[in-house]
Formats: sequence, structure tokens, C-alpha cells
Amino acid sequence: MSNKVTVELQRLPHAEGLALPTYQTAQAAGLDLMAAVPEGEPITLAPGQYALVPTGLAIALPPGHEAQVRPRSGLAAKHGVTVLNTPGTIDADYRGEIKVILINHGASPFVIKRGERIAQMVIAPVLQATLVPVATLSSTDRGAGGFGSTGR
Ligand SMILES: O=c1ccn([C@H]2C[C@H](O)[C@@H](COP(=O)(O)OP(=O)(O)OP(=O)(O)O)O2)c(=O)[nH]1
Ligand SMILES: [Mg+2]
Repeated sequence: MSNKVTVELQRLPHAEGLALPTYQTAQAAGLDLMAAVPEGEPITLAPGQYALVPTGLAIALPPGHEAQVRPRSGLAAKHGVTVLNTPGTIDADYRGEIKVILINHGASPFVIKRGERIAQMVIAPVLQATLVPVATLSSTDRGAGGFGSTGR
């Protein structure tokens, strides 16, 4: 089964000179996204602070797909930095710049320089539901049990 899909990519002027996002290994799920902040003007996130970080990229996904903006585990494990709205959703009809909402949950300021890999983007198929209102739902063993109903 092929897992390849073609996605149109537009590099905005402030992405000039930055490498294209790439899959870092043969079967990587995510394309690493780079910060397109101006050279010499890094963003510094104080502990607890968040910011919208530009990538300088826009895409046109095929209908029936989305892109998910996910954290990089290395930034989370080493610096406490993650994507605030993870997974961020890029809709197939969005043509604006992809931006990453990064938050610093760590104890030290985190500096984001131009070209730094800040997040990863996973392309995924999506289903759109046709909602059918009903009076009663089909019954199951679980029923309304949740939130730890099966034990700790
Ligand atoms: O991390 C993100 C999340 C979203 N977007 C862009 C692409 C997406 O298609 C659009 C809208 O995102 P979302 O639906 O999550 O935000 P919203 O607050 O519901 O805004 P809208 O009313 O524009 O849908 O913003 C990003 O660039 N980065
Ligand atoms: Mg929305």
C-alpha cells in the first residue's frame, strides 16, 4: 500500500534561505517545521510564555486530508517546550501561513532562532461525518462508563 500523497507547498518570502521541511528518516511520520523568525531576531519564551511562531510556509492539501502540527519530543524532554494546541489542525482549504503555537513549560528561557526545528507536521486522512440525530443510541457493555470506570 502506498502511503504517499502530493501536497503543494508555497514558500513565503520570509522563508527564503530556509531548508524545505523533510522527513528525517525513511519512515518518519512527521516533516520537521522550521522557525522563520528574522535572522538575528530570535523569539525568547520566558517560562510559562507562549508565542505564535512563523514557518514561512503555506500548503494546499488534497481534499479529505489534514495536517497535524505536533510537538517534537526532544524539545519537550530537554526544555519543557511543546505545542500549546497540540495537535494543531491545518485544514485542507487553509491557504495562509502555517504557524506553530509554542509554549515554554520549562524553568529556563527558551530561545527560538531562525531555522530551528520547532515542531513536526503529520499529513493524515480525515473523515467528515454526516450527523444523524436519534432519540436513543445503540447500547454497549461500556454504556456511559468512562473517566476511570475500568479502574485506575
Ligand atoms: O497550530 C495551528 C493551528 C491552525 N493553524 C491554521 C490552519 C487552520 O486551518 C487554521 C484554523 O485553525 P483552527 O480551526 O484550529 O482555529 P480556529 O480558532 O477554529 O480558527 P478558525 O475560526 O479560522 O477556524 O489556522 C495554524 O497555522 N497552526
Ligand atoms: Mg476552526
